[in-house]
Amino acid sequence: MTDLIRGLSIFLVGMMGTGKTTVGQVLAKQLGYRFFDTDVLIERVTQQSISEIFTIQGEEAFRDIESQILMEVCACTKSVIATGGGIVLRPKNWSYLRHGLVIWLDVPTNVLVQRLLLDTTRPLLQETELKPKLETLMDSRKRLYSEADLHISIENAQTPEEIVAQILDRIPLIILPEKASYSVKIEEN
Ligand SMILES: Nc1ncnc2c1ncn2[C@@H]1O[C@H](COP(=O)(O)OP(=O)(O)OP(=O)(O)O)[C@@H](O)[C@H]1O
Ligand SMILES: O=C(O)C1=C[C@@H](O)[C@@H](O)[C@H](O)C1
Ligand SMILES: [Mg+2]
Repeated sequence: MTDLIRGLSIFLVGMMGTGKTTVGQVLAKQLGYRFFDTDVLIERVTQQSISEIFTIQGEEAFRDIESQILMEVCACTKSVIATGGGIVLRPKNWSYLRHGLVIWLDVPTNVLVQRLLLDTTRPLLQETELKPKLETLMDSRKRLYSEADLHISIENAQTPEEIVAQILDRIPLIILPEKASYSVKIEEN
């Protein structure tokens, strides 16, 4: 598999709570790739939590930092990069995501509600009714997530390991016809 991907990085996109961070770590380990998480990198460079950035500087400032981090991390090869749920919003971010293979983790909203009910770390979900908020976000982002190279539909009971197996099964089907030129380009670097 790693031979087939030839150093290409993998970006995980999708709604909050779909498991980009959780699944990404397992995927990176299986591929022997490095793992990055844009949310973690943002907190590290700013020395602030995401909630603090939203409260003090606002969402647009957060999106600026997110784009900057993505620009830097997209230069890495042999990496799995878990992104923030809103990374797809800025058109410019797609030019960075296209450095690698973009995989959309898609989980039914009802499952996200169960997972995020007690969460206090995601500012967009605080002080609002969770299910309608998630539905509104999904409605406005679905078209963007669907720009990914690969769409992974996840059932409620699938473990991160099962999801990784599903991803690894599907990658050869898209990478051979569509990403051959990317693979060659990265090999030359
Ligand atoms: N396959 C799974 N089965 C059960 N629970 C899961 C699964 N994947 C993730 N979770 C749980 O769901 C919650 C959210 O997962 P995670 O933080 O990985 O999502 P995320 O997509 O990275 O969200 P964000 O966009 O906010 O960063 C965590 O509590 C995690 O343990
Ligand atoms: O979906 C979103 O807009 C967000 C998702 C999280 O990963 C964080 O990046 C932040 O809470 C915003
Ligand atoms: Mg995450």
